[in-house]
Amino acid sequence: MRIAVGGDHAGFPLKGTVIAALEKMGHEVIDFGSYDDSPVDFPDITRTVSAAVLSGQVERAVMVCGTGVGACIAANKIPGIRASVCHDIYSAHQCVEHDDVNVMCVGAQIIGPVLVVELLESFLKAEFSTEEEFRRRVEKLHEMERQSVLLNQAAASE
Ligand SMILES: O=C(CO)[C@H](O)[C@H](O)[C@H](O)COP(=O)(O)O
Repeated sequence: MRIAVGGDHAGFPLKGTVIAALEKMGHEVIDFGSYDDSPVDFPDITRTVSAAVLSGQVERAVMVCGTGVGACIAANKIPGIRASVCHDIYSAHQCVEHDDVNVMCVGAQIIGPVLVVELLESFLKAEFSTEEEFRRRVEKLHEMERQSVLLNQAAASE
Protein backbone atom coordinates (compact mmCIF):
# COMPACT_ATOMS: atom_id res chain seq x y z
CA MET A 1 0.00 0.00 0.00
CA ARG A 2 1.12 3.59 -0.58
CA ILE A 3 1.11 5.56 2.67
CA ALA A 4 1.64 9.25 3.45
CA VAL A 5 3.39 10.07 6.70
CA GLY A 6 3.59 13.47 8.33
CA GLY A 7 4.15 15.08 11.67
CA ASP A 8 5.11 18.21 13.54
CA HIS A 9 8.16 18.89 15.72
CA ALA A 10 6.61 17.00 18.64
CA GLY A 11 5.98 13.98 16.45
CA PHE A 12 9.38 14.05 14.80
CA PRO A 13 11.09 11.69 17.31
CA LEU A 14 8.61 8.91 16.43
CA LYS A 15 8.15 9.61 12.71
CA GLY A 16 11.36 7.83 11.71
CA THR A 17 10.22 4.69 13.52
CA VAL A 18 6.88 4.88 11.71
CA ILE A 19 8.51 5.21 8.30
CA ALA A 20 11.04 2.43 8.93
CA ALA A 21 8.31 0.09 10.16
CA LEU A 22 6.05 0.79 7.17
CA GLU A 23 8.88 0.17 4.71
CA LYS A 24 9.81 -3.05 6.50
CA MET A 25 6.18 -4.17 6.11
CA GLY A 26 6.53 -3.60 2.36
CA HIS A 27 4.58 -0.36 2.06
CA GLU A 28 5.63 2.54 -0.12
CA VAL A 29 6.03 5.66 2.04
CA ILE A 30 5.80 9.30 1.03
CA ASP A 31 7.25 11.49 3.80
CA PHE A 32 5.61 14.92 3.93
CA GLY A 33 7.76 16.17 6.82
CA SER A 34 8.48 17.80 9.02
CA TYR A 35 12.11 16.85 8.56
CA ASP A 36 13.57 18.05 11.87
CA ASP A 37 12.37 19.12 15.29
CA SER A 38 12.07 22.83 14.48
CA PRO A 39 8.64 24.13 15.52
CA VAL A 40 6.00 23.74 12.83
CA ASP A 41 2.22 24.02 13.00
CA PHE A 42 0.45 20.66 12.79
CA PRO A 43 -2.47 21.99 10.66
CA ASP A 44 -0.04 22.80 7.84
CA ILE A 45 1.44 19.31 7.60
CA THR A 46 -1.96 17.71 8.15
CA ARG A 47 -3.41 19.67 5.24
CA THR A 48 -0.67 18.45 2.89
CA VAL A 49 -0.93 14.84 4.01
CA SER A 50 -4.72 14.90 3.73
CA ALA A 51 -4.49 16.31 0.20
CA ALA A 52 -2.37 13.31 -0.77
CA VAL A 53 -5.14 11.00 0.45
CA LEU A 54 -7.89 12.92 -1.33
CA SER A 55 -5.99 13.06 -4.63
CA GLY A 56 -5.39 9.30 -4.56
CA GLN A 57 -1.62 9.75 -4.40
CA VAL A 58 -1.77 7.53 -1.31
CA GLU A 59 -4.38 5.14 0.03
CA ARG A 60 -4.01 6.01 3.72
CA ALA A 61 -1.98 8.29 5.95
CA VAL A 62 -0.36 8.37 9.37
CA MET A 63 0.09 11.63 11.27
CA VAL A 64 2.39 11.95 14.27
CA CYS A 65 2.14 14.96 16.56
CA GLY A 66 2.63 15.28 20.31
CA THR A 67 -0.66 13.69 21.29
CA GLY A 68 -2.27 12.85 17.93
CA VAL A 69 -5.15 15.13 18.92
CA GLY A 70 -4.26 18.28 17.00
CA ALA A 71 -3.56 16.39 13.80
CA CYS A 72 -6.83 14.49 14.20
CA ILE A 73 -8.85 17.69 14.65
CA ALA A 74 -7.16 19.27 11.64
CA ALA A 75 -7.64 16.24 9.40
CA ASN A 76 -11.32 15.92 10.25
CA LYS A 77 -11.89 19.50 9.06
CA ILE A 78 -11.21 18.29 5.52
CA PRO A 79 -14.17 16.74 3.67
CA GLY A 80 -13.33 13.19 2.62
CA ILE A 81 -10.95 12.62 5.51
CA ARG A 82 -11.94 10.39 8.40
CA ALA A 83 -9.21 10.59 11.04
CA SER A 84 -8.84 8.97 14.42
CA VAL A 85 -6.35 9.02 17.25
CA CYS A 86 -5.42 5.37 17.82
CA HIS A 87 -3.43 4.36 20.87
CA ASP A 88 -4.90 0.89 21.26
CA ILE A 89 -4.89 -2.08 18.92
CA TYR A 90 -8.67 -2.59 18.84
CA SER A 91 -9.40 0.98 17.73
CA ALA A 92 -6.63 0.82 15.13
CA HIS A 93 -8.45 -1.90 13.15
CA GLN A 94 -12.04 -1.22 14.17
CA CYS A 95 -11.84 2.41 13.00
CA VAL A 96 -11.18 1.14 9.48
CA GLU A 97 -13.58 -1.80 9.59
CA HIS A 98 -16.55 0.24 10.87
CA ASP A 99 -15.74 3.88 10.06
CA ASP A 100 -13.50 3.69 6.98
CA VAL A 101 -10.84 5.81 8.69
CA ASN A 102 -8.16 6.89 6.24
CA VAL A 103 -5.83 8.88 8.53
CA MET A 104 -4.50 7.37 11.75
CA CYS A 105 -3.07 9.89 14.21
CA VAL A 106 -0.65 8.97 16.98
CA GLY A 107 1.10 10.90 19.72
CA ALA A 108 4.85 10.68 20.14
CA GLN A 109 4.46 12.03 23.68
CA ILE A 110 1.99 9.25 24.53
CA ILE A 111 3.17 6.01 22.94
CA GLY A 112 6.52 4.42 22.15
CA PRO A 113 8.19 2.64 19.23
CA VAL A 114 6.94 -0.87 20.04
CA LEU A 115 3.26 -0.03 20.34
CA VAL A 116 3.28 2.24 17.29
CA VAL A 117 4.45 -0.63 15.07
CA GLU A 118 1.61 -2.86 16.28
CA LEU A 119 -0.86 -0.01 15.72
CA LEU A 120 0.39 0.44 12.16
CA GLU A 121 0.05 -3.28 11.42
CA SER A 122 -3.46 -3.32 12.81
CA PHE A 123 -4.55 -0.16 10.95
CA LEU A 124 -3.13 -1.21 7.58
CA LYS A 125 -4.33 -4.81 7.60
CA ALA A 126 -7.89 -3.68 8.27
CA GLU A 127 -10.46 -3.25 5.49
CA PHE A 128 -13.74 -1.35 5.51
CA SER A 129 -16.57 -3.79 6.21
CA THR A 130 -19.03 -4.56 3.43
CA GLU A 131 -21.87 -4.87 5.98
CA GLU A 132 -24.77 -2.54 5.25
CA GLU A 133 -24.91 -0.93 8.69
CA PHE A 134 -21.35 0.37 8.48
CA ARG A 135 -21.72 1.52 4.87
CA ARG A 136 -24.96 3.32 5.81
CA ARG A 137 -23.32 5.16 8.71
CA VAL A 138 -20.32 6.29 6.70
CA GLU A 139 -22.65 7.41 3.92
CA LYS A 140 -24.35 9.60 6.57
CA LEU A 141 -20.95 11.12 7.31
CA HIS A 142 -20.60 11.94 3.60
CA GLU A 143 -24.07 13.49 3.68
CA MET A 144 -23.08 15.62 6.69
CA GLU A 145 -20.11 16.91 4.70
CA ARG A 146 -22.31 17.77 1.73
CA GLN A 147 -24.80 19.59 3.98
CA SER A 148 -21.95 21.49 5.63
CA VAL A 149 -20.68 22.69 2.24
CA LEU A 150 -24.20 23.80 1.28
CA LEU A 151 -24.68 25.62 4.60
CA ASN A 152 -21.37 27.42 4.14
CA GLN A 153 -22.32 28.41 0.59
CA ALA A 154 -25.69 29.71 1.79
CA ALA A 155 -24.05 31.69 4.59
CA ALA A 156 -21.50 33.17 2.19
CA SER A 157 -24.20 34.35 -0.22
CA GLU A 158 -26.27 36.12 2.49
O1 LIG B 1 0.10 17.37 20.21
C1 LIG B 1 0.00 18.38 19.57
C2 LIG B 1 -1.31 18.97 19.26
O2 LIG B 1 -2.35 18.14 19.72
C3 LIG B 1 1.19 19.10 19.06
O3 LIG B 1 2.01 18.16 18.45
C4 LIG B 1 2.05 19.78 20.10
O4 LIG B 1 2.74 18.79 20.83
C5 LIG B 1 1.34 20.62 21.10
O5 LIG B 1 0.49 21.52 20.48
C6 LIG B 1 2.38 21.34 21.98
O6 LIG B 1 3.06 22.28 21.26
P1 LIG B 1 4.58 22.67 21.53
O7 LIG B 1 4.90 23.72 20.50
O8 LIG B 1 5.40 21.43 21.34
O9 LIG B 1 4.66 23.19 22.91
